[in-house]
Amino acid sequence: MPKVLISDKMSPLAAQVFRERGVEVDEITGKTPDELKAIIGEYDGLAIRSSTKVTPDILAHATNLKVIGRAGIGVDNVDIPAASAAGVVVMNTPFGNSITTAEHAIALMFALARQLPEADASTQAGKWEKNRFMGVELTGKTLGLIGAGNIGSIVADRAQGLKMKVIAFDPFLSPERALEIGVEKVELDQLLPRADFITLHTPLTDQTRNILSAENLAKTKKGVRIINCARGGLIDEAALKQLLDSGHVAGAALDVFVTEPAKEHPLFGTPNFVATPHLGASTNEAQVNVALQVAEQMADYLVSGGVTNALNMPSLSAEEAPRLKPYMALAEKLGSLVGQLAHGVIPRISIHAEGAAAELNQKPIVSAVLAGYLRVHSDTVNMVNAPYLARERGIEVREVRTEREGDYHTLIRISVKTEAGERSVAGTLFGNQAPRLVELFGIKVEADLAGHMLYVVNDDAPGFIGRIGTALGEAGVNIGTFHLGRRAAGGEAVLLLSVDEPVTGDLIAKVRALPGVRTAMALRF
Ligand SMILES: NC(=O)c1ccc[n+]([C@@H]2O[C@H](COP(=O)([O-])OP(=O)(O)OC[C@H]3O[C@@H](n4cnc5c(N)ncnc54)[C@H](O)[C@@H]3O)[C@@H](O)[C@H]2O)c1
Ligand SMILES: O=C(O)CC[C@@H](O)C(=O)O
Repeated sequence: MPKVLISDKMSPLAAQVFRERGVEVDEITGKTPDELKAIIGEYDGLAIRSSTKVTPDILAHATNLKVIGRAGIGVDNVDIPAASAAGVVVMNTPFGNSITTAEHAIALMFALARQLPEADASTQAGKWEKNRFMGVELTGKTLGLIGAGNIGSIVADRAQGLKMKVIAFDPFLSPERALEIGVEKVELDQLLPRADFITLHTPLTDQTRNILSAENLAKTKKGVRIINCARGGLIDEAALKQLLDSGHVAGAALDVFVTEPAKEHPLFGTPNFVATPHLGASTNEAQVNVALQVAEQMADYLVSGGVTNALNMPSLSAEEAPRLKPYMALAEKLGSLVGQLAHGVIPRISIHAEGAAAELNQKPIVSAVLAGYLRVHSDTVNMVNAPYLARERGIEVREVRTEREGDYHTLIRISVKTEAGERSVAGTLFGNQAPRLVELFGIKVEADLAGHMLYVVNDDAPGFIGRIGTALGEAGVNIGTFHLGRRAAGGEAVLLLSVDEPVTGDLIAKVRALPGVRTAMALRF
């Protein structure tokens, strides 16, 4: 039974879903990195929010880990390249808390417009300062969105309901989408001087870090109010403080900070500054959504191989998974065969799906081929890290699809560019389930690639089969299956034998010494 650790505070529904799906679960929150390192080796899955930091050091101790699930959107607390290299799928829940976070941005916009936190503190302190708190209306004001993805577009919708004019800077926003969500797409330099309110909704990347730098903040309209419910690091906090103090910025509300938890900060106590402790996603509804979603996704992966919302692996729905499973087994076996037979560096690998195989999601098939191929050289390769490792080794991966059927109703062919030229192997599924090799380097040969095998290339000549049978018999090796193919009568022939024991070096030497043998080697599947 797979076992998951929930290491951050999460709705109890997550644990309930895991148990219902046959996954054992421990909820242990608040561990230090060293404490987490001591226990992480026991788990197949790790469910987190933002407190747990999944570093390369933690991953090095996570010897059984297969999946990390983030109950939320941002995965900046997970080292994704390190997880990919370790073969661990990283998934998030991209929509479950979007509405809640958009609502928090709108709430902070109101808080700034009417100075609600300060008015509240003053009133409850018995001051009744009616003349101190003069606000601004939102109606008719221009809202500048930086980032118009899931959350930004919900903010735009709500702001339009408040009769605001919404302009957006987002290099990846298409003109059609801008029209659909009713925003005017602008450049950042146009947004800064026009917006009465600016709200940020981008991830923190090399391009967005400090997007509201001192220089850009200086270009904003005097009296602008700024909201950040996305990520700390998007705004230069020191420059913001200066502009709040000078009155150029009329108000700023931050839910997120460069360093979190932010228990002390130069901005704290600044007039017209509002702070919340990363509460964007903190509603009952959002927490139920993300907890249910993360548990379902992780259980799908651990129990049936379905992959949803993974950031480092192609998606594979729980419905697709059973259909793709035999194809992935075939792809992995063919990849392994190529890896075992090919010598030297392979600069290119082409994966050709024909007939029924061409109608399927190719990404998992490609990952399985690469995993089979690369696992020959390393036991730690899996479908998650194989594409990453192939890229690292400079292997070009090509995909070809032909929906028309050839000799078989479904076929996967793998061709590799080797020093000796282009070589290919092909396989099909018998009864839509059982992987079978059908072609090996241009020779038709049908074989089940399983267990210990002996591969022989020989001259097609009378008496050869008898000689090889005798050689194996004398070595005490029992033959399980026997598959033959030849290029032409009297020409090059191949023989694939499955045997009950590992094929030893002595046996290979004995076979190679037989008359007519061109090459012989052991294979393992
Ligand atoms: N405060 C919270 O608790 C909370 C909750 C949920 C999400 N978030 C954060 O909110 C942010 C947005 O989430 P989302 O779900 O809308 O993400 P999203 O991926 O749907 O949208 C992000 C948008 O940013 C745009 N973008 C990327 N680079 C850009 C750039 N250089 N300039 C301008 N725009 C750029 C993208 O094109 C995309 O449209 C994320 O950082 C997420 O982690 C915070
Ligand atoms: O889990 C949280 O409370 C914050 C989540 C938020 O930052 C996110 O990116 O989804």
